[in-house]
Amino acid sequence: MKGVNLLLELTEGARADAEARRAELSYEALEERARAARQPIDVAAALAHDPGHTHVIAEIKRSSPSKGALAEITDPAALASEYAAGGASCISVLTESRRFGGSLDDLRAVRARVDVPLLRKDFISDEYQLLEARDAGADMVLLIVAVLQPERLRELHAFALDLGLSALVEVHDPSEIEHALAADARILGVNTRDLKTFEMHPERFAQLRSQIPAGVVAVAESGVSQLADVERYRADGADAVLIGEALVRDGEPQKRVREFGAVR
Ligand SMILES: O=P(O)(O)OC[C@@H](O)[C@@H](O)c1c[nH]c2ccccc12
Repeated sequence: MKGVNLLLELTEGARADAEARRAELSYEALEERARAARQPIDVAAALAHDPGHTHVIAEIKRSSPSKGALAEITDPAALASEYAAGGASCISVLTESRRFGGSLDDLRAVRARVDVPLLRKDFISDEYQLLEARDAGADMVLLIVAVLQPERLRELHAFALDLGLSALVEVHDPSEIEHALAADARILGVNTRDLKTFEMHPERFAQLRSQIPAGVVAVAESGVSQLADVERYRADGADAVLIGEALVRDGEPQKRVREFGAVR
């Protein structure tokens, strides 16, 4: 159960960090500012199935619990510009600081540089974090079904949409897909990394794909390192792929995003 505990630890850590920020800026003050911020882009539309192209969600991630340090990334906005120039449909910015080395400042810096839809990638369990996401310029937030009770998932999903944000709802198994769909998820991400063992199970995407209804965006997450991986997920029915490590480690991320996105 190590991985489940890790997910809970990450979620509790992220919540404690948000509580500390809340002591500086009240919920009410943040809500007022967030609702006055730039209107988010509809990411479900931006990621809708395109027969000629696989949408690439390109991630900015410095480190991870499974791999440790990945890349220094002193200028996240510069990396984001490379991703955007390569045609990324969305950019995922890790804002979790304890194990992934990210921050909301990274998200703000990226927002100031690119017009591409942005995902706030974090361990979200509270409305305050959704307000922060919109305030920092995100268009989409990550909601991980494994760490949220069904009712909480529904509430947070509804509040995200109320704020104009889209939600990437992350699932690992059939029952989590049911919870996600019951919460009215429009964008489903199948994480093929097992969070208990950190092992990759790329076959899991194909196994779960048939449960994702037409019209709901299907995202294959994790473990994409080469063109063949994108081709495989595409053949299995992915509308989009979410790629972190391979892109932050690549010397030519723009070229790599373009190459991956050209898969039909
Ligand atoms: O670096 P990879 O193997 O390409 O994986 C990217 C992404 O899927 C991964 O970072 C991820 C998937 N779900 C998450 C939830 C939280 C933090 C990170 C993640």
